[in-house]
Amino acid sequence: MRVLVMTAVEVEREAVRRGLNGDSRFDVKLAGVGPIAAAVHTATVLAAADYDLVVSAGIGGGFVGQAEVGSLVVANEIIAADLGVQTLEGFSSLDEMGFGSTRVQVSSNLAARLTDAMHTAGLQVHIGPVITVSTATGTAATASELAARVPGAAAEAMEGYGVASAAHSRGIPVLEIRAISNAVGPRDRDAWRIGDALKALEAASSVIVEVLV
Ligand SMILES: O=C(O)c1cccc(C(=O)CC[C@H]2O[C@@H](n3cnc4c(=O)[nH]cnc43)[C@H](O)[C@@H]2O)c1
Repeated sequence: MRVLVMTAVEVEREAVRRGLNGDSRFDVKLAGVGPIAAAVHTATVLAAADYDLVVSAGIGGGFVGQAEVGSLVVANEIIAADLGVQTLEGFSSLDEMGFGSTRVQVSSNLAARLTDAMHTAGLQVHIGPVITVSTATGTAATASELAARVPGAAAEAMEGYGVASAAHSRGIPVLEIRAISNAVGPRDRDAWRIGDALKALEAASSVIVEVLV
């Protein structure tokens, strides 16, 4: 099995590579930050080589009560949570407008196996919806709105839906894994635990090798 892992930034790529320990069946490439860069870069890589699985991986925000800082989230669904229109009655998604889908299904069997293996390896891991946003949440009001829009949302990041859309358009299964660096809510950059999240991402990546090949 050949696996493409897309991370937004270099420190995430290095963490994933450390965990993969030089396994030649994996390529780890940069997606850039945000869903558009992620879709474009993933599509470019997929046009040049064949892969059996694509993984969007990196740090992310955890929804309070669902995924705490330092834990891991494996997506059971990847959802573009801010893709739609703001009406006087509230937010209406692209799906509700009849213009397409804001959801990409993951390989549920692989997601479940990966979650189980991470748990067995002693990692703190949750499985649940991971939302993709173009604007990282910075207020309690937005966090509540998103949690209501996507019941059970476990994590928020900025690339999953872009990576997943590129993979889905080629019929390639996709996964998303987020290591939680901060809580979704009022912006407090000093409280971000990026080092801890990168360690969790590295540990998760070493489990990926056992499960996915
Ligand atoms: O300084 C900030 O406030 C800030 C806000 C959002 C993202 C960043 C980054 O450093 C970009 C890297 C990466 O971070 C992921 N990420 C991490 N936590 C969150 C979050 O709570 N909401 C959305 N994205 C998050 C994201 O996938 C970026 O690729 C800095």
